Amino acid sequence: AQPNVVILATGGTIAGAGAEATNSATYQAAKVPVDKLIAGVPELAKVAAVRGEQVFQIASESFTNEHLLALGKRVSALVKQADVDGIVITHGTDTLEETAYFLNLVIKSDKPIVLVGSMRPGTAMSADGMLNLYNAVAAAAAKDARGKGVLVAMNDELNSGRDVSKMINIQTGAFKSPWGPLGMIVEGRNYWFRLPAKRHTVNSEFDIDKIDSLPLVGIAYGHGNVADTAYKALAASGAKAIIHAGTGNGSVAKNVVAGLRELRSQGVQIIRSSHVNAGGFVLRNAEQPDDQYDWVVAHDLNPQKARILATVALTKTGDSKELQRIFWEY
Ligand SMILES: NC(=O)CC[C@H](N)C(=O)O
Repeated sequence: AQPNVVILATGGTIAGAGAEATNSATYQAAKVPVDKLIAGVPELAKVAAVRGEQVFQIASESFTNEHLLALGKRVSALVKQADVDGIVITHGTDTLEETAYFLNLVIKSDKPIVLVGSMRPGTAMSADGMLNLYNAVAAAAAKDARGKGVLVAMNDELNSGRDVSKMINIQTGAFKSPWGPLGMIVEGRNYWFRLPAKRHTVNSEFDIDKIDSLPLVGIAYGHGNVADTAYKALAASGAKAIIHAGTGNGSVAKNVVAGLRELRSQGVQIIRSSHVNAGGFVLRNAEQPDDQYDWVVAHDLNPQKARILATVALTKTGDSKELQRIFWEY
């Protein structure tokens, strides 16, 4: 019998439509319903028995924590069903890396969960969504994709949902991991080269079935001439942790340090990450005395991924040492 793959559709450019075939960048996201997406790629029937569910129909920049919770709970329910072998999630590309990492942390299953999007709407010349969707379904249907954590299938690559990030907003090769892809998918077949070393899914201490709300975590950007205004405003709005999207090594401007120490003394977690373009690598006590200030470092997680991990981790602990352990392990 064919493997059963459920396609959970959430919107994005893969469900986008433009006025003309030349509209590769100006179009409306989240227009085409999931049944039409599936009907548009009849070849899907060759690799799996697919059925679709329209979970949301939104552009992914508008994803909230509530969307993450709802999607996560739906995925968790489906992977428990004996008649589901794999899940594909169609998603806008803007926050696809956040949702992929979230699910990688909280879904207790080794069944393949593959996120996919596109950089051009289906109405455009050289639209990339059809092949990406075919590859995602083929990947999710394959037994060899089990146990590798949540995956992202875009542009013939299979990347770890933990590492992958949208690196450019105008090319089909937009999704890259700083540490390289796990594999390739060519003509519907997976070719693996490496495995994730970080804890995920079945080996994660987090479980979506036990999470009913997510705390607020904010991000503030480091740059020249910066002040502590944004950090203070985030804390005042109820943020339990603030991700410092820092320059370089996650460095913190002289004018900001005192404000962050003050916020930490009030109980807000301060987590240093880096917004360097090719992927950061922030180490404890490099640039700032984290041990003395009781701050946490995000290591190689970019600011938006650090927000996801902090949000999930804070459902279990408010201890900065535990948070730091979690940032090393996931
Ligand atoms: N390529 C895309 O999917 C971007 C469209 C939209 N901004 C989104 O993320 O949903």
